[in-house]
Amino acid sequence: MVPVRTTKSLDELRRDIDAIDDRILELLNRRAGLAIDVGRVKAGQKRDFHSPSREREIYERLTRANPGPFPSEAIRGVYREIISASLSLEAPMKVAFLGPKATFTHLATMQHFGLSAEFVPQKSIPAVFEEVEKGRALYGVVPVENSTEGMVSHTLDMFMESDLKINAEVLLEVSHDLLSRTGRLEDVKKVYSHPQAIAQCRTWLDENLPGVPVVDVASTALAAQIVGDDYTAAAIASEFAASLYDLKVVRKRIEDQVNNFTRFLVIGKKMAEQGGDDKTSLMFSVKDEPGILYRMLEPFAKRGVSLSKIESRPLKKKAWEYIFFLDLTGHVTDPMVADAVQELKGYCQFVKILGSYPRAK
Ligand SMILES: O=C(O)C(=O)C[C@]1(C(=O)O)C=C[C@@H](O)C=C1
Repeated sequence: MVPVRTTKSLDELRRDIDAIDDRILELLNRRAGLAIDVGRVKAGQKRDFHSPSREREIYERLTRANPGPFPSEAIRGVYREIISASLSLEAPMKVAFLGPKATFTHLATMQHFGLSAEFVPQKSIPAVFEEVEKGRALYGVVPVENSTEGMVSHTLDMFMESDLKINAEVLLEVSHDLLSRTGRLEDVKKVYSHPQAIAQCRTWLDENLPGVPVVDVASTALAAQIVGDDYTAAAIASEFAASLYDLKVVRKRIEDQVNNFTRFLVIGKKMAEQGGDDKTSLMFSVKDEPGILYRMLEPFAKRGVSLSKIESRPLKKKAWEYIFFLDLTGHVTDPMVADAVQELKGYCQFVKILGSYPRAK
């Protein structure tokens, strides 16, 4: 128990909180009014309404200035919603994501943009790219990598054809629940989920539901939808899916491995501005010759640019030729990174910068 340091009663303390909330509300509305004015100025100057670099500046300034005891980690979440709501007053922002509603991509999208953006579910990763390319959505969000299952090759392949840029990455801890209409384990005669989620819960399923058929479907959210109409089935999906599709949680956190993270990419038409703690993703292809990969990496090594990932994908047009995807620390406008990329271009058939964006914390 925290020692009591006040002589006020509970009622008095709550009255004090009410008075502060009234002031916060008044200030929120004054802030919203200013955001509307900012929106008018921007419209007059034909500038983008959404300004991620300004948002970052606000988060960082407030976190630095926070004297406590309000937790600094909470500032980002609170301000993300304030800014998301303010932006919706300037201009509605559409974000396409790999749906249906309640997928982990949907959760990552809400985590990144706040709840006041307009979220548009898409049936496939190519459909998310198309929404952004055609300008029907300002941004798109797609999964790219899971810490236990590896890369989402579909997303990497899209960058071969698309010129969209990676604007941000979002890291989300993926935790699976078993959901059903009744909430009772003994009623479960069939389980539905996405193959990756099923793989991540294999041991739990074998131990707790031996012999029960497990059916692959296109997403964890679709599994939750299906189970909404079937009292004898259960879905492996997020807790958020339970609230959205009116299901009960049979068991929480049934994944075999804790620390299961998925990385998502936010894609848009423009390159993100430099932010101070950025990373860059690029892809390149090379002729198949001895020592070529070593030479590819040398421009970065000799300038001290650290590489955090290298992936290869087959070039579909030609057998046994590969495209490499590289993640490195720094923004493409940093002189060291720019020089290394320039040198790389000298050895490659092609090099494409997929984006420079803030490193997820
Ligand atoms: O400063 C701006 O450019 C604004 O539009 C205001 C504001 C905010 O609420 O602070 C809202 C949205 C932008 O993405 C960044 C900041």
